[in-house]
Amino acid sequence: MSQSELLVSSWCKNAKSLPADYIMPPEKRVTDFTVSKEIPVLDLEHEAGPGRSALIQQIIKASQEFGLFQVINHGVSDELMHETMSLYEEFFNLPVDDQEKLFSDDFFSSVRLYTSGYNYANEDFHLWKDTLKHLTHPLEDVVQGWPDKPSRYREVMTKYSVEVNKMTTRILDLICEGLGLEEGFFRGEMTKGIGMVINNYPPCPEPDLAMGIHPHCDPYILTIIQQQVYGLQIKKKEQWIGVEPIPNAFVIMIPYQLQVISNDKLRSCEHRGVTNSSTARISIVTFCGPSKDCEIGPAKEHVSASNPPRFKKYKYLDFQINYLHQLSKKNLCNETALGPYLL
Ligand SMILES: O=C(O)CCC(=O)C(=O)O
Ligand SMILES: [Fe+2]
Repeated sequence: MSQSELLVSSWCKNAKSLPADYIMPPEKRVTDFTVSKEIPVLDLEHEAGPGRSALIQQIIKASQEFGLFQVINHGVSDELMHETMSLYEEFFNLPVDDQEKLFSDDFFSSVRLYTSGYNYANEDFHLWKDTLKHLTHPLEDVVQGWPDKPSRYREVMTKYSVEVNKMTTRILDLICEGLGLEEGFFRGEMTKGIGMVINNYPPCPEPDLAMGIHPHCDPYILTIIQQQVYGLQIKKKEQWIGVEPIPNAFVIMIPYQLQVISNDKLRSCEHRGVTNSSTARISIVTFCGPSKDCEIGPAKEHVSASNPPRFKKYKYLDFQINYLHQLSKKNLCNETALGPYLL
């Protein structure tokens, strides 16, 4: 069997039930949750003008309470968002032969198509998803490695990553101001590791027994998600709540590095992906993280005699290595990802 024949999308159309190795043990299954209307939807149009400081406060409050918010009027056009979603619908329907050459087991590979989680061969239970991952920065160095099918792939992705990165910079500047950090704190080495993770969750015959993506927090500085079908859930006060897809909005998520830099003021968002039986779901995830050698630790503005540092300083590469190690031991949670750096 070729590796790409492992892709869920390549065999699931005829599946009437879940193969045994896709059935989650009862404690890992999706149980009760509510789709929440309380997750803030923030209007980035207020960035310039008298509403700026209110917007910044809303961003910080949402990042403390939920570790997540949605944004509208963000400057990325509806057409481009739509064009990018249809590009990926086509990509995940390409013949298996076209996908074979993109398959890779190497987590650090600059382009990688894979199925399920971090390490398929080592998993007790597989996830109901296929994923394409690649870097988008520096564009001129990485474009040549991107998929060349559908034929417009590189053109559309170049436009999308430029526009999404502009929005990301604006949001990080607002967070910077809200946290009282020096101007430009998140520019430069803090945000050089930029790329995409595109997840495809095909319709699943038994969604109650399956999992799309296990609960986790992201390792980056900021995560930006485009979704149009429901399936993303976040954990708040031990309750799972669903994030409602809003047309043309982006979901903005707080990962571990912002929790550390803010010395626990912002919380990293624990989230998971669930499946459904009727509609394929694609999530287009842009991640923005530090360069490998970047040093991370609580910012001086968030440390004082009455608020001592809660984390040691570390090099981002060390964090990534520990994160992967924990992922492969299947026990990733806040304690294990941040554990080695807790003071
Ligand atoms: O599918 C989603 O909405 C979330 C995906 C995700 O959490 C990830 O790729 O890290
Ligand atoms: Fe994630």
